[in-house]
Amino acid sequence: MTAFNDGKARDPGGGPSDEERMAQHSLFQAVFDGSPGAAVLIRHKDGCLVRANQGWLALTGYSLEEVQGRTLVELGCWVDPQEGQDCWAQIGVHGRLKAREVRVWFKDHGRGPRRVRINASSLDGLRASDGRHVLLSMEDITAVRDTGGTSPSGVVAQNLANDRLAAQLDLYALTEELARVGHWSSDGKSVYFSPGLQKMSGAQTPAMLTVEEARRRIHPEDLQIYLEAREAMDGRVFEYRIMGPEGGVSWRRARIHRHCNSDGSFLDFGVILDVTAETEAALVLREQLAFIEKITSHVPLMLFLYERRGDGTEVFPFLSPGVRKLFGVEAEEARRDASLLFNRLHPEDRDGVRHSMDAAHFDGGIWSHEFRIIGEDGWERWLLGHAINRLEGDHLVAYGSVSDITDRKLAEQRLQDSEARFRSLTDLSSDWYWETDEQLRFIHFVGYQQNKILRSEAEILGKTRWEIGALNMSEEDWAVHRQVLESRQPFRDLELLRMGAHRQQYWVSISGAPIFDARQRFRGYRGIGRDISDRKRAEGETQRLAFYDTLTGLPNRRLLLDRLAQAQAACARTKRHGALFFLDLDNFKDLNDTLGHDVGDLLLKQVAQRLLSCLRESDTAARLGGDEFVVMLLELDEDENEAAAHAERVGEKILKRLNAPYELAGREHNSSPSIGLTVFSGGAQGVDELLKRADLAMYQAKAAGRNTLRFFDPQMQAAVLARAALDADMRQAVQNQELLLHYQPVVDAAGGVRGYEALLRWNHPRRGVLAPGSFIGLAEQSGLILPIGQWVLRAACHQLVTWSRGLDTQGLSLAVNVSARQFRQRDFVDQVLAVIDETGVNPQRLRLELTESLLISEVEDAIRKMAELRARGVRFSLDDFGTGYSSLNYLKRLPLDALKIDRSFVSDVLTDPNDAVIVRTILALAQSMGLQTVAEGVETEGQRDFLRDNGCTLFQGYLFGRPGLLGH
Ligand SMILES: Nc1nc2c(ncn2[C@@H]2O[C@H](COP(=O)(O)O[C@H]3[C@@H](O)[C@H](n4cnc5c(=O)[nH]c(N)nc54)O[C@@H]3COP(=O)(O)O)[C@@H](O)[C@H]2O)c(=O)[nH]1
Repeated sequence: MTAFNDGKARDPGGGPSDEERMAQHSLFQAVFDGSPGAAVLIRHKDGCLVRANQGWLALTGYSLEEVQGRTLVELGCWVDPQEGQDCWAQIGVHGRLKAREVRVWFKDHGRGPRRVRINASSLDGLRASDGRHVLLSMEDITAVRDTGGTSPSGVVAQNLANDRLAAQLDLYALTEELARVGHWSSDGKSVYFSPGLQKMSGAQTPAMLTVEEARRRIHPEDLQIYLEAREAMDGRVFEYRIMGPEGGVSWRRARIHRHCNSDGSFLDFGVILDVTAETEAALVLREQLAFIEKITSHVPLMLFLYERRGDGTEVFPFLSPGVRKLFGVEAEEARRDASLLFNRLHPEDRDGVRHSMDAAHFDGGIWSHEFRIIGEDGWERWLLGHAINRLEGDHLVAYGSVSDITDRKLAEQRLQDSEARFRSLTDLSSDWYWETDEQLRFIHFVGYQQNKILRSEAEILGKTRWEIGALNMSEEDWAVHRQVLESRQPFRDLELLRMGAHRQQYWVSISGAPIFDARQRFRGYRGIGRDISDRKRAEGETQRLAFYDTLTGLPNRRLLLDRLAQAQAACARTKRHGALFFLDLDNFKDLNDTLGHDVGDLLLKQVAQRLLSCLRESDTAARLGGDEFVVMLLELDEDENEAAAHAERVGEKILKRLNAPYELAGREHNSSPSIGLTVFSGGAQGVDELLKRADLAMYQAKAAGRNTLRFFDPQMQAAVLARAALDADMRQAVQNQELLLHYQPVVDAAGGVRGYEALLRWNHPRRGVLAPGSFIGLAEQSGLILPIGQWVLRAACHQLVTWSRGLDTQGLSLAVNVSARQFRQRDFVDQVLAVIDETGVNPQRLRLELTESLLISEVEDAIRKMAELRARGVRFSLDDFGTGYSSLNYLKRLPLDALKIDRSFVSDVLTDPNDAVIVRTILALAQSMGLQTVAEGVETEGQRDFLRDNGCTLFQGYLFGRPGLLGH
């Protein structure tokens, strides 16, 4: 019999410490005590037993205390040398032995040897101590051998084969490492740290610590939690912090169990999980949530995590506090009951939200939807939801946010309303809206189609205004417009003439203003356009009426003056000359009087056309009115003589062309003009002055016999100026009592004074007494003859009244000259009668002298007026008889009293037989008509005698007395 001994002495210095043994024992028991029938021990390589499980103790009859630290030999445990030959050697050398059956004698030798099947394996992987361990398992097969049967615990023995056990222990260690779990076990005094826990606690952590050492590692703030769990021993899971050797903190999640041994002892062990990463992540998450809560507390924003499970259950595992603001629901409540949020959805939007959530899977998992909710207060609010959806199995998980966009939606709505209003306005009006980008290319045209602008939108979009072009804009004009745009200035009423699709022209007016964004960056232009074709047409018509003669279409006086002013300015610039023609048609009045105004108008139109045919583009032909035309030539030579010669050639051409026969209403008509011409340069003379000069020259042409051309004559101008001055002075004459009457006696054949002729004089303040020949014509033209005639009539009547009071003079008559303009006044008769009544004169003493030419134009009217006055006793003489038509037809119808034989006949009556015949004829005529005759200008006795001998009754002339003041 061989002692069951490896034959080696125990090495007291290198043997396991108590703590080691305790730890190994704890592990051993934790792992193997649960295997009934298995007898297992661990032996140190030095032969000392370090651990034995309950099965082994039961098999051998030892107590744990007896076996620990002792070798099997010391325990008196023998193995039959026959059977156990080299058995131990194998165990000692290799730590491996496969199912050897040996007889063993244990403590209770009385029971005889036990037959056991023994297995051994190395326990290097256990690393529970610094030495090499051997695990021995023994199966009691005594009964089996004795009876020849099979061991009921054979299977267990197989399972607990040393190799497998070692593998399990290795696996366990590895699992701990990988899972970052570990465990400790403690008997209340010392604590064994498993390899996993050691690794978790730091590389230098020993396997065995005292309880105090182990507890010092627990964070002071968490010690209480730990102790409570340790005390309660109720299997609770709890967490606490461990302070690392280098000051860090790590988190542990633990569960503690107590194992009670059969001998009443116990073993506590805890399974430890390192949850540092998880806990720190949770802390970070908590901080982040706090941050989210903080930043969203003032913003209508909610973050959420949503899950829809396979059974349709919906939950919000996470909701940020913003849910309160948006939905009026507390986050906690909504987390418990998702329907609280879904119920808030606007009924019209519910399906849409659901649909968009489902559809999000097909959109890369992105959900984005605008929807309405009905808030707590009953008001609609607009929300915008964004989420990333993910399917996890049959779970739909969505992470996202919901924000309040009510303000934006309202603003959009207002904008839409505004745009709709704007669109309806542009639809109703002819205006359109346009917009360009930063490069000034059109990007919008609204209301454009309604307008009759016939370009298509496609033709315009993407182009600049100048690329589209306008008929009235030159390159320079566009450059000016572009300058305005480039300086970002607004512009108004840019008027463009464009060509439509059907080649009809139209006018548009464009106004615009630059667009700047919130950061004041230029974004383009926007504005309106308007079709102003109608306005332009109306303006053109107005302009035509204002500046053109409606009959001939030529420029009128206003436009002529304007062009003349421009021409003068141009001449001043270019140093060149211009010329101005004043044309008046000869005898035009006769045409009007004989053939009527319509025919006169025909002539004027044809004259206008002929004038234009004589001129260049730059020249102007204008009609001032009546038969007066003006022609303006421009760009003549710088040399005045050359310019005058050129103008004369044009004048001759006009003269010739206007002299050609006209066809007027089927009749041939001949007409000629009188043309005045003046040459000008610069602005030395005003436009009125230039016109006057041409006008004067035209009068010169008239005076020269008409149908001719005359240049302006400065002498004539002086006369005109004098005339103008005289006219101005004459206007003061009546008021300043500068008028007076001279009286020339009218005598009978015996030389007795029968009366006088009142002859007007003007005692001019500077020029002395003026005869009527120097001012009556002007007074006729200006109309001043009317007040002057009134004054003469009144003065003459007063004189007659004076005479009526003298015996010598009461039989005198007084002749007063009446001008044509005076007589043609509608109320002439009333005026005369009023003076008669006013002065109380005897009308029979008053003799009004009328000229033939005065009577001839409106005979009937003259007869009526004369008859009315004649009825009151007023007498009439026909002045200058013989110089006019002297038609007997009207002569016999006029209520005349006397004929005055013109001085021109009288003066030559003795020398010119024709005049003598005329005088005799007049005298015979007067006699036959019962009229008196007054011979004017009798200067010699011979003349008087001839006249008297031929029947003349009254005489007037220097022979009897010059006109003068009475009493002289
Ligand atoms: N409407 C009015 N016309 C008037 C008025 N007063 C005059 N007149 C017209 O002016 C004409 C010129 O008048 P006047 O210069 O006064 O000349 C008159 C005589 O001085 C002149 N005369 C008279 N006798 C002689 C003479 O022997 N020789 C000569 N060379 N001249 C003489 O004749 C003029 C009178 O002419 P008449 O009137 O035809 O009798 C004058 O012709 C008037 O028409 C007025 O108040 N209103």
